[in-house]
Amino acid sequence: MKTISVTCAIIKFDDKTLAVQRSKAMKLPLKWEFAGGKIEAGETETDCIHREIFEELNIQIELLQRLTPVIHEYPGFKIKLIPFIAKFVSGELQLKEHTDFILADKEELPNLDWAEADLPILKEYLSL
Ligand SMILES: Nc1nc2c([nH]c(=O)n2[C@@H]2O[C@H](COP(=O)(O)OP(=O)(O)OP(=O)(O)O)[C@@H](O)[C@H]2O)c(=O)[nH]1
Repeated sequence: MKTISVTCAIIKFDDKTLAVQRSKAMKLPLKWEFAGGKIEAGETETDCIHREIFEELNIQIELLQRLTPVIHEYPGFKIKLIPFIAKFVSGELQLKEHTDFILADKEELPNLDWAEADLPILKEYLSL
């Protein structure tokens, strides 16, 4: 099965962390995730995450740290999910694709119903 490369950003707003909820119409409906998306042909990981965050959330971020990529197989597709920790820089947060968002304390994050591929990423983030 082909592996799709996807970047995502754990975006910090001061001491809060942004998580977003997929809409009913998306794959993995209503699951929580870190915003991001597929790397396009010719694009670097970092170009991709900046582009996706602007497209999905209308904000600019600064990347702080790359975490460990996760390879995960869902029924019918396989992804390599490449996470970055980032901080909010500018813009007004708008949800262009997702149905909801939360600015959560780190300890609250495990209570959300996460996309499965995000669980190891969440674990690494919480251990930092
Ligand atoms: N952006 C993002 N995608 C994730 C995360 N975790 C995770 O499993 N994914 C999966 O990785 C894929 C990313 O694709 P995407 O968000 O760009 O595209 P999509 O599937 O919604 O759109 P599509 O209908 O064009 O395929 C999705 O299948 C999504 O389910 C995450 O934290 N962030």
